[in-house]
Amino acid sequence: MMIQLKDVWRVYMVGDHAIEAVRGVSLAIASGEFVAIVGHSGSGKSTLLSLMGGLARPMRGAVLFDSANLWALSDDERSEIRNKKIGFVFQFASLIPTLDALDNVVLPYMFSSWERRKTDIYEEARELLVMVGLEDKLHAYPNELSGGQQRRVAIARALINHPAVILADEPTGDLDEETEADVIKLLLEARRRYGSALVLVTHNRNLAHTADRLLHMKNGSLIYEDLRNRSARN
Ligand SMILES: Nc1ncnc2c1ncn2[C@@H]1O[C@H](COP(=O)(O)OP(=O)(O)OP(=O)(O)O)[C@@H](O)[C@H]1O
Repeated sequence: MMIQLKDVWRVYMVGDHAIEAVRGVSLAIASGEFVAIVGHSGSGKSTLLSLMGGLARPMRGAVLFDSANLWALSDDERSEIRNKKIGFVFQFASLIPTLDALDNVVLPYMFSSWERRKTDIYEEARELLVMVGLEDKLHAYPNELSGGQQRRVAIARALINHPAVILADEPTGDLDEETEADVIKLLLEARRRYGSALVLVTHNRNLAHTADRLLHMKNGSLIYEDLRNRSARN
């Protein structure tokens, strides 16, 4: 299993009030798997994704990545896994405003210690931006791009290190239907290209039903898993 959560809890303190955002969730994501997570607003989906990606620390329980307990590692080791193995696509693109599209895409590579040469990496970033349909925006800054275009840059950025897993939190949140379909196509294309697992938080039921597996969150708990597509694939 690539990612395993074992009885994971995450609690936020607001004043003296404890909000149990994720309450004892256990799950496993296999390599190459496409998993969709659905549930009402506030049910804990984003928190669960942050836990899977080692961005949020569980108060209780363990998060394993390739059998390594993420929170037993040093900060550097955990960052290395995040940068090399995980591609994050969040609802707000969070691009660096002072870098153009190409430099934004290359950024995660700069934070990792791979040995590909810099000239190659810019060529690859360019190819990724072509793949997401932004060949004429290579040198555009984020404020010169539409929301959908920024999202596509963020997807290219998430792919630069050929991630073992892509964690996408409502990547199509505020996009029109056509752009939404494009973004999903890109994520699935990336999954095919790199053999990445794809974990997608979405409010789009149709899209969710195309996944191998559907997880339902309610009040911080996983209430059920829909496995019907899985048998079709195996
Ligand atoms: N940083 C935080 N501080 C305090 N409470 C938080 C924080 N982040 C999330 N929460 C609370 O934890 C609960 C779960 O939030 P989370 O964002 O994980 O839900 P969600 O299912 O992703 O919601 P949405 O679909 O609206 O994005 C909510 O009650 C939320 O208010």
